[in-house]
Amino acid sequence: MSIVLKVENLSHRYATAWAIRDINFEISQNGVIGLLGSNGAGKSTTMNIICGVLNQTEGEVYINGINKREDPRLAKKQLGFLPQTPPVYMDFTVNEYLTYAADLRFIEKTKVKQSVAEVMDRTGISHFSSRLIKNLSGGYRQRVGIAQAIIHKPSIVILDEPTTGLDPNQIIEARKLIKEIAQDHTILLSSHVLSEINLLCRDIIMIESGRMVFSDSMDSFNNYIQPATVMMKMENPPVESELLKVEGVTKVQYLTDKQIRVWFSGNNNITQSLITASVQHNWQLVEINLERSILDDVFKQLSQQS
Ligand SMILES: Nc1ncnc2c1ncn2[C@@H]1O[C@H](COP(=O)(O)OP(=O)(O)OP(=O)(O)O)[C@@H](O)[C@H]1O
Repeated sequence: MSIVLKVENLSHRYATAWAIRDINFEISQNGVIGLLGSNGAGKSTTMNIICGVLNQTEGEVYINGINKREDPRLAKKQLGFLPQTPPVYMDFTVNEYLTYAADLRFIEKTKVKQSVAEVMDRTGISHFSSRLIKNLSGGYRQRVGIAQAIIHKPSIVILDEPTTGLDPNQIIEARKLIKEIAQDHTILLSSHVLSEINLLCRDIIMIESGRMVFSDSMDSFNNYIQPATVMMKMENPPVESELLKVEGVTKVQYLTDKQIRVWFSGNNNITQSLITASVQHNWQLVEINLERSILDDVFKQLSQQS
């Protein structure tokens, strides 16, 4: 399987402080790969270097085997980039802007019209082709941003926090589009939201304080992260002291009068124990879910191990 993106010993220093240190990973097939990290972890720095917006202090980036430092123009031809803020011109129409993007990407003059039409179709914006970008909703502006990133059919597409700032419906639509595009492109997508990466990504690369702390499949990540809390909804919830009597329960938090989160340790069958106790004492349990550790805990756990 050919390697689309290879990042080797990548480090970057702004002025005096290192933003990332010794990042290594390879990506080799279509699908969405998540770059996860808390704010300031180094995601944008890594992506900006991969895309050629920033030159690294140390290390190498290869796109389809082409060293970005040695042949930046050829390397950049093979990738598309959507930075955190879509690089769109508000006073252009969608059609004008994408025609301009096609030109920047050196698409042959005779093929520009067709490329623009195809990419508008692909991203579901054909009906807005003559609309000014400033008159589009955030979700559609993001689609235009994605369209410019794929207009030249790159093998890898880099999306920096693509759903930030969108409303819940727009987020669902954007995720759907990203999944569609991932069928014939490799996508590297950054986020500080674990659930987003979980929903979209096949593999996950996690960085914290500029260091890579995890790189594997989403499945291994989920197996690795042990559940630490249980969320329950009960029609007739007990008082705290009753819940603390259930084997393994260490802490109780009442979120509403019916919704309760409990912390536990040392009981691998915690849900079964809670269900049994609920039946015995008529707590009328209607919902129960194991919750994975919150992201801050995961970062702490992984950073300490690396
Ligand atoms: N231009 C800059 N000059 C100096 N330091 C910078 C610059 N850009 C980023 N940094 C620092 O580098 C570190 C990594 O920042 P980066 O923006 O890559 O993180 P991030 O994971 O993308 O965070 P966010 O999700 O908040 O964008 C942070 O400590 C940040 O303050």
